[in-house]
Amino acid sequence: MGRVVPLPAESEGCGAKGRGSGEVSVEQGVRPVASSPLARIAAATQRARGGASPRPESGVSESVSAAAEQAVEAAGAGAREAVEREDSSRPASRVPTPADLMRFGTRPLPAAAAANTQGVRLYASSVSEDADPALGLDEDLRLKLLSALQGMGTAEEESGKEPATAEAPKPTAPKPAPAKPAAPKPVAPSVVATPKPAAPKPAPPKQAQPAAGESASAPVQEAEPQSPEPQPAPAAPVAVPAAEHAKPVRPTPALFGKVQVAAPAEACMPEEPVALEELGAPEETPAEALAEDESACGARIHPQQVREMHENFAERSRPIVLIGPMAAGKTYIGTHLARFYGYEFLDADQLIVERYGEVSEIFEIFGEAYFRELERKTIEEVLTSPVYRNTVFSLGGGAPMTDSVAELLKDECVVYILVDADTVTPRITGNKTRPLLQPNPVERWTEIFERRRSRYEELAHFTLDARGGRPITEMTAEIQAYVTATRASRAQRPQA
Ligand SMILES: Nc1ncnc2c1ncn2[C@@H]1O[C@H](COP(=O)(O)OP(=O)(O)O)[C@@H](O)[C@H]1O
Ligand SMILES: O=C(O)C1=C[C@@H](OP(=O)(O)O)[C@@H](O)[C@H](O)C1
Ligand SMILES: [Mg+2]
Repeated sequence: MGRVVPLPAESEGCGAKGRGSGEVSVEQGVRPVASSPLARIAAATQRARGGASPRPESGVSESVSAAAEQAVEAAGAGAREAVEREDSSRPASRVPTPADLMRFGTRPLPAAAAANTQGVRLYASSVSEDADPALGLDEDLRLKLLSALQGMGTAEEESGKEPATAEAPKPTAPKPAPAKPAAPKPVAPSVVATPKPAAPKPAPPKQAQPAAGESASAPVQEAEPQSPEPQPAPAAPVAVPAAEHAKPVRPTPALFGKVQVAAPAEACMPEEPVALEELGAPEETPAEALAEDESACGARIHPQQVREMHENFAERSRPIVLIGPMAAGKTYIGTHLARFYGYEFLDADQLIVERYGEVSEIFEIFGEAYFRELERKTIEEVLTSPVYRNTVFSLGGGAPMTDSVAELLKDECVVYILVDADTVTPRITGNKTRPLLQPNPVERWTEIFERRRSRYEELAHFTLDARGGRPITEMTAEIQAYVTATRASRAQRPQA
């Protein structure tokens, strides 16, 4: 038996306050798991939306839907608190940053890409043997990056002005700073640029960057304590022409964690780290600023371009959603697809179990309508979160029957796992984990599948024929080929 599903009365430690009236409430059983993906999604989504979640009204609604809504909100709030309290090492903001996209680690690409010009080195996800477009850089994006990178500034410089969020790009290419010296500070300022240009260190490239939100409150770079002496701001934003003596530096935001730049040690770098706020607000438009930078120091990538590429990249990397009847293998295939091709994996039922308890118990105690509401909310959170992009997301077999879920799926990369009764019979016979299949699993399965089939077909962007229990490697390769082709064709479409 799993843990018990929500029961009445005051909740404990779930972050929901001021509710509970003796009626059936779902709060008590809501146990946010600080490190759970859903907890992180809830926290990140909320932050990305830039505000506190709307709190449910006091009192307990009698409607299933409202109760479920409260439960989900409560868990989200609790999770946010738990995340903040228990895992301070996790970046505060989870708006996808280059650092987010680096979380699979990096490794050099094979020869062709590594042997690039002007000190530019490309890195690919460690989980793929090839520079797979679906995983990161496709050819088009790589070419764009390379052309933009010719003669760009150092990664340290870039890191100092990494856009904090996709929707709120920071002012860039600031004008010459006022002569006002920086106030002495005992520690590095919150957004700090670079180490000294002299005496280049042989330090290896860093593999992880703080997430965007972190940079607003925590020192980006702690290795080099700053001089308490006031330091003059640099005369102008800098760009570094390519030079012969390159040293590896941190990945830049431009590269989404997939590319590293071997930049020259010397050039127009500021003497000392300078807080961005000390540089003054830019008065030109980004385009003017870019032109100015280019004429001053040679071509460089502009944060506006960075953001646009980032957005395009994120758009092409939307989750791969698996749908299909019970026991089709959505969870099984999804797990392997993610493992083989380097995606993250999420399963809607697993998220529900982690958060609320066993599916069969939810059905038994609260009924199917209640489960569907939890399911809908869970799926919506994942699909609307900016965090999850290169993710495989398997749904429960009944999820697409909820109209609002079906509506959401229209915008996603939906893969339908097609099976027949013969294929699933050995998987469901004697298995009690799916309440809807009791007491005659095969009969029930057939009946339910017939009802749902047309919905699956309508939503499918790609249908994987999984009848007869094909080898897992073959099935996952087929899905991956579809995803790769789709993303490649999207990449070739002219940008709006
Ligand atoms: N292609 C397959 N080959 C072997 N076993 C499979 C295959 N697909 C699914 N299974 C097994 O069948 C059971 C149900 O699969 P699951 O992935 O949970 O289905 P779903 O998520 O679609 O309900 C699991 O025990 C799983 O390991
Ligand atoms: O088809 C359904 O209605 C259901 C499918 C199950 O998931 P799987 O499809 O992963 O078995 C689970 O969500 C629940 O038992 C209801
Ligand atoms: Mg499943």
